[in-house]
Amino acid sequence: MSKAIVDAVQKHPAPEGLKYIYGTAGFRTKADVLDSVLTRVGLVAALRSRSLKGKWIGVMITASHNPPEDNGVKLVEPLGNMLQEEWEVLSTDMANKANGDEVLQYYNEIASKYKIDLDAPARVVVARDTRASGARLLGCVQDGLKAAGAEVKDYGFLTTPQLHYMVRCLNTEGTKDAYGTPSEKGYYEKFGAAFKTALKGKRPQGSLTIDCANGVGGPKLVELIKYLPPKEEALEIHVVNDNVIKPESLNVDCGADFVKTNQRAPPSSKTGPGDRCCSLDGDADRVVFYFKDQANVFRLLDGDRIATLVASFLGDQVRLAGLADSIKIGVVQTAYANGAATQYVEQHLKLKVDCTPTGVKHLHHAAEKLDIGVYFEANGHGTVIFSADTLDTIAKYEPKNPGQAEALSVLRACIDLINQSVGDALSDALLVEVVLAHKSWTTQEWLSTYTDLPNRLLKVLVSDRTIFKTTDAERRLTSPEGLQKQIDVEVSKVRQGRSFARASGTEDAVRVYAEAATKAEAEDLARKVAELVKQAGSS
Ligand SMILES: CC(=O)N[C@H]1[C@@H](OP(=O)(O)O)O[C@H](CO)[C@@H](O)[C@@H]1O
Repeated sequence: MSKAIVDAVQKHPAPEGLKYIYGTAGFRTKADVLDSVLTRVGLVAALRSRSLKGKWIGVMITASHNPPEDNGVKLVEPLGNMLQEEWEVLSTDMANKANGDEVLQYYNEIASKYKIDLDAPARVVVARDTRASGARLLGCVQDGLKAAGAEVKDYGFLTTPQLHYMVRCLNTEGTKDAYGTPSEKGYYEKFGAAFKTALKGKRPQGSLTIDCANGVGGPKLVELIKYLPPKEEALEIHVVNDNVIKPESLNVDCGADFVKTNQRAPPSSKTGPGDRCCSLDGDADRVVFYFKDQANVFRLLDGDRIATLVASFLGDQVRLAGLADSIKIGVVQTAYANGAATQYVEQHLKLKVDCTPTGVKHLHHAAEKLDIGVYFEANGHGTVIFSADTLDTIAKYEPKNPGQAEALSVLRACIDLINQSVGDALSDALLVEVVLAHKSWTTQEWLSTYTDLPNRLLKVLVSDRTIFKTTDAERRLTSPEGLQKQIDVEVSKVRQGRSFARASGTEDAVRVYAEAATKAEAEDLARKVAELVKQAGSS
């Protein structure tokens, strides 16, 4: 095995001078320099699986929101969660080893540090999105996996959440926690059936147009639709931007990132006032909803809105089922959540809100501590997870009357409809439809639950983003010295002001967020803080 590892690594030499970081979600950068990292990632994945005595680990080749010429890789733990932080550090170190001998030495060091039996089986599931570089990068991962003697299951093209689903299914097969059949068909059957049950014969108003960002979500959605109840009985879905023949059209003038960042519908959109739309990102792990109101003004219903909608619905069902005393719901957000959303959850829904650093892995871990944890990033990444005790309570509870029985059965169907391994745009979109159908709400009614504070997100290019260090779930800077005080002064000058700056974990930049009572104040605050960041970054 040692020679094979050295050979595989030498086949994909590391570019000189580049430093790779396992960031907010995996490694991401220009696709043309990723080969060496991917081979090393294959080795780390094999080690991780062996450290868990042959449990399946996932490797997904994707970079959800960057341009098509970028790419990246995410590693998936046995239950479909993101890679553990400890292993992110190991991956980073491995990714930055220069040559075959160094890599082999580090491989053996990890094995001895974690007492890994190198003869234990290593099992790894791989898949990719539709970026042109995916095939080549997958080859690099395979070289690493093969050299390490891993058993590999290649699912070809999948959405990121489908890959997470497969990993969870494979590791729970035949146990009491069996999550589903580890095949694409199994995925469609599970979520299709749950959608039908959860609707309980109710129908969402109007149709739903789904923009697939010209990414892998397009063909997968088309397939999923075949497993949904017929449109005459349930939901009519229009699929748009599902061209995967031209990988370079990925995310171009469409997709969740375009819609959220530009606060407008894709220019190709043909929908009229009131029509409900949503956009997926390139690997279908996030979704945002939107519509044009009667005055033809674009209205966004982002991850914060999905979280509040779903939390309020699940709260109602838990209450109606008679379980309010034994099951508590909480919402997990990041600092990018709109202040109005946080206030709505705390004061109107009377639920607890936790704030974590950016990245679904952080939200997921915080949500795991709750009975029902609803977690979403403002940009639409997120899901709901139910603790083992909560699942048990809901499974065993004997309803006392037909009302309780009805709510209980809705809750059970929602558990099946929600991808519990990771945020899943397809499953989330169906969940939103179920909630709107039950509430008999239009998007306008959903929107009118609260009013967002005007906000602005800016990106500042600096020479070294690593000097920007934060605390308090990234809401305050501890370095560079004195910068936070300057930001505080600017924030205090505007009404309902809030602003923070943090280094991006996916791009070479510092992100600045600001919100305030009016659009002008929010814009002004963002600009001033960005200027402060720029100065601090260049001194
Ligand atoms: C403000 C923002 O949208 N940040 C995004 C972005 O992370 P950054 O670390 O901010 O680059 O990419 C992440 C991965 O897709 C996503 O989880 C996160 O929400």
